[in-house]
Amino acid sequence: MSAAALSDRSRLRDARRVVVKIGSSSLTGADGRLDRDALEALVDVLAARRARGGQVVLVSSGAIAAGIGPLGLRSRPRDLATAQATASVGQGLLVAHYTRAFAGHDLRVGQVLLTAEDTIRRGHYRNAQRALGRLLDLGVVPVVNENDTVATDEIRFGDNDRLAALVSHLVRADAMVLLTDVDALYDGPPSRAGARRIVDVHGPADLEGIEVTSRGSAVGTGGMVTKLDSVAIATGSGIPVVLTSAAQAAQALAGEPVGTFFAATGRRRSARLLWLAHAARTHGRLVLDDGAVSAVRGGRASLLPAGITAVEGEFEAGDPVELVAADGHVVARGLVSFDSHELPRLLGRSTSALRDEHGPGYDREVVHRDDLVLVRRPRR
Ligand SMILES: Nc1ncnc2c1ncn2[C@@H]1O[C@H](COP(=O)(O)OP(=O)(O)O)[C@@H](O)[C@H]1O
Ligand SMILES: N[C@@H](CCC(=O)OP(=O)(O)O)C(=O)O
Repeated sequence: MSAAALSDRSRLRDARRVVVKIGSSSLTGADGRLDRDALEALVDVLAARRARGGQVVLVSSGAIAAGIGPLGLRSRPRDLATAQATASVGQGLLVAHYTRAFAGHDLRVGQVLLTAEDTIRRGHYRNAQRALGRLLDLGVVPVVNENDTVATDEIRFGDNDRLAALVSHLVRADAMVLLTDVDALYDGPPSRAGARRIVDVHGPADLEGIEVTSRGSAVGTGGMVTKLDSVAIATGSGIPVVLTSAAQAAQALAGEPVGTFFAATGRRRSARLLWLAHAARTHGRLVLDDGAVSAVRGGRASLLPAGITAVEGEFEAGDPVELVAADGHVVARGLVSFDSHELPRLLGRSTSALRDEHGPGYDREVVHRDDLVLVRRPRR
């Protein structure tokens, strides 16, 4: 597909299957509680899309917001256990509101609660894919949220931005729409006088110099940083994105020039590599010499024992690890093929010497190039 076609907002208008994510900031009033008018306004827009034959997956935050009132809390809880309990109370209420609002358009909803593992681990991923696919075939609108009540601090996304991108990949969405409380990405915090709206982004170079903060609204999580992470996951696997405010959802879905449009930059990748690039918690680090850094950056070489100068952390074969340069910056992430205790005696040695000394099996790559993803220099 040509670059022009990829950057075309008409992909939003013509998308057969679209994932729409709405953040807590767009679903809550000034008191931090659920704003039912905002929820119903969104449902009207999505129902209109369904009426024209499009399929919609809604990723909706708001469980915690919906639980605040019934539990008599003053504000959004910050400790994990109370947040989990509040989400447990709020999620049922949130879906009850969606069920009622969509029923007004003669549409059914299905609640889908996912953990990070469900979007990336092969068996779980297939399971979620099958369930979501069948819901869509049945004409249902899946309403997805993170399973906050069981997600622990270690494995939870916390924000729903990256979850939405992984769901977009999972359902092979044609486009994704991120709805938040600002109408677009700006070149700096939108509260700053003179901040300029970014209209189109064709690739990472267009984001150079843009200042984003992880400080969200009073109720949102992750601010613009997790939204740009989400955009990178989606566009990097071939899915264009529009980021705008909930008030402009209809125009965004119609392909009108609102918000910020992010063109697809890459092709669909395996869920495993997406997980490795964006979600996996690494278990250790391999320090590379300059030659190995260049070879790995070149994109076609595996990492061999000869290019490693040090091993940090404890891991087992198959675990995700970081590949770092001598100055400590992360060059890539990969699935390592040795246990950490096996590696020190192999470092700096050629594969032929290792085969002669330890036998066949020791002449293999430490990280195979198919199990490796490059990491861009962070922009934040
Ligand atoms: N460069 C930027 N452009 C637009 N918004 C930004 C930028 N940097 C930070 N933000 C902030 O990100 C916030 C949205 O993030 P968040 O509150 O997490 O929303 P949500 O609940 O929709 O996920 C906005 O309120 C805005 O103040
Ligand atoms: N899963 C949580 C949402 C967490 C959150 O705040 O996400 P977001 O509004 O997308 O930044 C909830 O439903 O309350």
